[in-house]
Formats: sequence, C-alpha cells, structure tokens
Amino acid sequence: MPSRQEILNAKILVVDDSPDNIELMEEILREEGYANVSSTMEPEQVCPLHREHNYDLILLDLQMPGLNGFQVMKSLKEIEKGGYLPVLALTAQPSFKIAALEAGARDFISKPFDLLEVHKRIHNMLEVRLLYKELAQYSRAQQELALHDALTGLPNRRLLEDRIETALQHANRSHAKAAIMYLDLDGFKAINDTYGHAYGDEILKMVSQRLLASSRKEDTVARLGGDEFMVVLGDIHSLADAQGPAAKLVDALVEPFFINDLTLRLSTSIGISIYPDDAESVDALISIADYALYEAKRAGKNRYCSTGTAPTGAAVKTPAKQGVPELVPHR
Ligand SMILES: Nc1nc2c(ncn2[C@@H]2O[C@H](COP(=O)(O)OP(=O)(O)OP(=O)(O)O)[C@@H](O)[C@H]2O)c(=O)[nH]1
Repeated sequence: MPSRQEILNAKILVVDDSPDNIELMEEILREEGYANVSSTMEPEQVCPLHREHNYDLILLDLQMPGLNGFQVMKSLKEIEKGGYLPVLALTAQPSFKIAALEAGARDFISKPFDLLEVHKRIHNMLEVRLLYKELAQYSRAQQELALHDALTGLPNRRLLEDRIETALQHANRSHAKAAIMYLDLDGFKAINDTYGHAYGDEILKMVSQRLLASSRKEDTVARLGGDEFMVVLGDIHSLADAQGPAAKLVDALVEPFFINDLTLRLSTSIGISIYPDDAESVDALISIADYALYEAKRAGKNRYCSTGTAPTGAAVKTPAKQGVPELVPHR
C-alpha cells in the first residue's frame, strides 16, 4: 500500500473554467497537505500537460466552454491506452455522474463540495492509482527479468533467439549477411576453483562489459549461461566482416582482470557461423557456431574459428551443403 507521504506527494491537476473553483480546490488540497498541486483553466491543455507530467489525479470539471470534460476524457484515453484514467469528475449535475463514470472517470465529486467526501474520494483514488503504478512497474521489471540474465544484465537465450531472428530478417531484406559468434571462456573453471564463485561471478560481469565495449551498439551481446556468451552481428557482407570483430573480442578478453588485489587472466574461444552461407535457421546457425567453437578449443583456445574461406584465400567447404564443416582456426 502507498504510504500517506506518497499519497500527499502525488501529482494532481485541477481543471476548471472558474478561477474561484480552482482557488477553492487548491486551498482544500493544500490544507490537507497535498504538495504537488497545479491547475489549468484551459481544457485543451490537459492532454499536453498530462503527457508531460503524468498526473496521478486529474480533478476535472465536466461543464466548461469550448472543450467539455467528456471530450477531455476521450483525448486522455488516447494517452493512457489500455491504462488507468486518473480522472475524478467534478459536477453540479446529478445526471452527469453516471455519464462521467461511463466516459472513463474513476469517480466523481458533487458540487457544492462536501469536504469530508472530497478528502475521502481523493485519498481513495490516489491510493488505487499509486498501487496501479507500482503494479505496472513490477510487471515491467518481471518482463525484463524473464528476458535478461540476472548476473550480467545481458539478454538471455530467449531474447537472443528473437534478436537472431530479427537480424536474419533484416539481412534478407537488405541482401546482406549476419554472423553468429559463440564464445566460451578458456580456463574459467580454474578461476572458480582457485578463488571461489564470487570471483568467478565478478569476472563474468567484467567479461560482459568488455564484450559490450568491444561491439557495435547495434550488435547483440547475450549470455547463454555458465561461461558461454553469444554476439550477433547484423548487416555484414562477408565472413571477413565478422573476423575483425571476433579478433577484437579475443584480444579484449586476454587483457588481465583486476579484482581487489588479484590479477586474473583468462581468454576466450569463438566459433563463427554466417547467415545465409552456413545455414538459414537459428538452430542450425547456433549448432554450426558451436561446432566451430569446439574446433577453436581443439586447436589450442584463445582464437576464433569459422567456416568459409581461410585468410590465405583457400576455399573450404560450407557445412550446410557439404555436411561436416571444414573449419579454419585463427589466432
Ligand atoms: N562463478 C560462476 N561460475 C559459473 C556460473 N555458471 C557456471 N559456472 C561455472 O563455469 C565453469 C564452466 O566450465 P568449463 O567451461 O568447462 O570451464 P573452463 O575452465 O572454461 O573450460 P574450457 O572451456 O575447456 O577452457 C564451471 O565450473 C561452472 O561451475 C556462474 O553463474 N557463476
């Protein structure tokens, strides 16, 4: 439940065409302790103001010249699409009460004001509004958690697969290629075993930062779990466009890590697959990158390995068409 202080700090807008009514309502609210009250006599300003300030409560007079309260609520619904309209209608017309509720107002206050009723209705409405905001925030945070790795904050496998799909679609549309780089740290287990899990975790966070710092903003850097990461490069035109970035990642991780008084060293191996040269589906591209990674490990670690053409220019078989790929480790 929101605290009394949170309720008193809520943002409130009073909308009325009568300066006397505005003054009266502002005074009522101030005396109760509400600290964030503003007002307007121009109904057409309500939406722009709400867009800017995201009010917790709009006390809205229904009968105003020009734009009336019902029209204002209609426009507010556009801003709060599917959301909660924080409107408390003010009306002297008994027949408008139900109409106001039907138009989206959460509640109404009758004029002339009964002070006790005003306070209760405002308090109750703010309580619900603030709870609603808390819930919406919590739900956004849960969605984020479901798509990100809790330790590093990087996208997790679920989000990664989506990102790869998007990169492939983009490559298709723009007649370009995409690269999947599968990374597995070398010697990570020894760090855990020697210095403990907390140091291992710290290294994983630092590795994530280095991978991000060594990639383009538009690339995806994800953690698959354990000491495995993936980097997706979109909008490339050849394997050579992925080899440079792969070498950069290998170099970035070979630099020592400083944690407390310790200097820790590890390296990474990378397997690369290219869309559409190696395969066309996400799963197949990941499998081929995994296979290339295995070859990079087998060839001595601290290097990347790809299918395709060796730097010397020697053509090698591509796995999608030829079965088992011939892989080219680079150091
Ligand atoms: N600290 C920490 N360790 C983890 C986490 N997830 C997995 N691990 C550990 O990471 C290690 C990964 O094992 P390997 O990939 O075989 O270790 P490695 O020494 O890098 O082996 P190579 O890849 O052959 O060089 C295991 O010891 C796991 O227990 C984690 O979230 N935090």
